[in-house]
Amino acid sequence: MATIMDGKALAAEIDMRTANRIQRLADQGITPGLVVILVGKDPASQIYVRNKERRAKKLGIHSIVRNLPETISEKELIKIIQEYNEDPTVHAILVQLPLPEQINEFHVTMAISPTKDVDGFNPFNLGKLLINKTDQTPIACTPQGIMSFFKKYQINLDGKKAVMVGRSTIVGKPMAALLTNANATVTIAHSHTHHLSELTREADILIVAIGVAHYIKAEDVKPGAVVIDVGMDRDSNGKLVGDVDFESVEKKASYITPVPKGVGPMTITTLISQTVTMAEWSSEKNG
Ligand SMILES: NC(=O)C1=CN([C@@H]2O[C@H](COP(=O)(O)OP(=O)(O)OC[C@H]3O[C@@H](n4cnc5c(N)ncnc54)[C@H](OP(=O)(O)O)[C@@H]3O)[C@@H](O)[C@H]2O)C=CC1
Ligand SMILES: Nc1nc(=O)c2c([nH]1)NC[C@@H]1CN(c3ccc(C(=O)N[C@@H](CCC(=O)O)C(=O)O)cc3)C=[N+]21
Ligand SMILES: [Mg+2]
Repeated sequence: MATIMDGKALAAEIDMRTANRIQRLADQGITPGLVVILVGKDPASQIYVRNKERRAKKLGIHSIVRNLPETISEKELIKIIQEYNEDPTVHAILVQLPLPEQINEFHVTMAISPTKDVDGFNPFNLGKLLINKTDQTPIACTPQGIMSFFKKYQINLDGKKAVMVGRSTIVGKPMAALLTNANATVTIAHSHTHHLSELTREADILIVAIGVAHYIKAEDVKPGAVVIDVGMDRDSNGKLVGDVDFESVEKKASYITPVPKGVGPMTITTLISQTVTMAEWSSEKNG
C-alpha cells in the first residue's frame, strides 16, 4: 500500500511558518493583501474561494473576493484588474480560471502586473520560470504546492522519469518547468497524446491534471510510482473525487495524494504564503 501524502497536515505545518511571517510584517505595519477575482460560477473555483477565505481569515491576511458576472466584458474585467494593480494595499491578484468565452485569457494574464501576479501566469513570470531564473518571481501555486510534497516526503526527482498529464497554464506547463528545473526527465501529455497508458506506465513520477473523474487506473501506473492527483471532479454520486482512481492505484503506487485533502489544501497554503512573500518583496523595495 502506498504512503498517503497528507496535504492537510503539510498545509497546517507551512501555515504555522506563514503565521510568523505575517506577524513580522504586522510589526512593520504591513498587512498582506490578496484579491481573488472569480468570473461566473465554475464549481472547482467556488470550492477554492470558499476554503481560501476560511484560511485567509484564520491567518489574518487581508483578502477580497470579487465575484463578477459571467457576462462581464473583457474590457470591464481588465479595468478592474488595473485598479488593483494601482492599489498599494493589494500585493497579490489571482484571476480564477477558466474564464468565460468572451474573455481572452492571454489578454487577462498580460493585464496583471508581474509584481502582483500571485499565480505566476503573466508571460514575463512564466518566461523566467522557463529559463530557471526565478529570483523574486511568483510561480503558479498548485505546482509549487506539489513541489512542497516532494520536499516533505523526500522524493528525489533528479534523473527520474516524470509524466505530466495536462498542459494548462496554471498546472501542467509550470509543473513541467519546475520538474525540468529539478533535473527530472519530463514528458507532457494532453488530449492529442497517442497511447497515453504506455507513457504513464513508464513514469516514476506521475502527475495528473485533466479534470476527468477517475481517469487513471491501476493498469496505467508503474509499480512503485509517485502519483499526484490534481483533479477536482465529481463522480456519478456528486462526490468530490480526483482524476486518479485512488482505491486501485493506492495498492500499486509508493506514494499517492488523496482527493480531498491532497493537492487542494496545498494550493491554498501556497497561495497565502506567496501572497506574504510578495508583501515582503514590496516592503524590501519600499523600505
Ligand atoms: N487541486 C487544485 O489545487 C487544482 C485543481 N484543478 C483541477 O485540475 C483539473 C485540471 O485543471 P486545469 O489544468 O485547469 O484544466 P484545463 O481544462 O485547463 O486543462 C486540462 C488539460 O488536460 C488535457 N486533457 C483533457 N482530457 C484528457 C485526456 N482524456 N487525456 C489526456 N489529456 C487530457 C487537456 O488537453 P488539451 O490541451 O489537448 O485540451 C488539457 O491540457 C480540473 O479538475 C481542475 O478543477 C486545477 C487547478 C488547481
Ligand atoms: N488561477 C487559478 N488558479 C488555481 O489554482 C485554480 C483556478 N484558477 N481555478 C480553479 C482551480 C481549482 N482549485 C482548487 C484549489 C483548492 C481546492 C480545495 O481546497 N480542495 C479541497 C476540497 C475540500 C472540500 O470538500 O471543500 C481538498 O482537495 O481537500 C479546490 C480547488 C484551484 N484552481
Ligand atoms: Mg486535493
